[in-house]
Amino acid sequence: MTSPRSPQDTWKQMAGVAAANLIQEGMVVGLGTGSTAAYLVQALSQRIQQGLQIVGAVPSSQATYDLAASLNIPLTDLDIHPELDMYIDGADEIDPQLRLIKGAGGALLREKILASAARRFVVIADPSKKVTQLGHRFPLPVEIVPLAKTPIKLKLSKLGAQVELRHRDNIPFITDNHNYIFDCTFPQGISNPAEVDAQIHSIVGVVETGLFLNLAQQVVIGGPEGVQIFPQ
Ligand SMILES: O=C[C@H](O)[C@H](O)[C@H](O)COP(=O)(O)O
Repeated sequence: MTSPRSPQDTWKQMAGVAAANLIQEGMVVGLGTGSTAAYLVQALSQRIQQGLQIVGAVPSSQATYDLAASLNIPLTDLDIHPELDMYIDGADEIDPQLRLIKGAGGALLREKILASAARRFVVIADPSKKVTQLGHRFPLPVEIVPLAKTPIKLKLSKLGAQVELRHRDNIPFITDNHNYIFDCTFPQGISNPAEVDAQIHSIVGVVETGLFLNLAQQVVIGGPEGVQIFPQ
């Protein structure tokens, strides 16, 4: 297992390990994307080596697929298992109502598909992800069809967002689904996530937003005082 490098990494690992311990025999599990989810994948692999038998795991990105395959986790997909027993993933922001911003790693679309296919969605994080209101710390990622980028940018700006096309290595970032991502900063934060989500979804060419509303059931936070699970 990767050695933690900072307290934050240790807390992410604690959350990942605690969530892996929620996985039971015979489950179909969705695996999230990102640094916290990577600890979950490693901990699940260890449990499987120790004898846990799951039916299979569905990865939410190519990166998670590659990691899980390299650790010999049995993999499946939504065509074979359209319903997941549990989906476990990190988040960029978590508000008190368990509403989330996700997508800093660019995997928001597949993540939301898996979260919505799951009977139970468990969020794993370190304490820095807890916020009182969404949108103050992280911009909201919005995945879009590339050819529509200019009209979509205009419409997002009219909703009050400062809109940046995500780049990696000086070229536009391309998602696993061959789309672009706009990172949208709302200077006052997002006080009405459902309304903002509906407005953005009404723009033709928008594929998905990083607002995860009414999806998460439980949060596992690793921190200096141990692991806290809410609600129990
Ligand atoms: O697209 C990326 C995902 O939404 C991640 O789950 C999220 O960005 C959290 O990642 P990390 O655990 O690395 O902070």
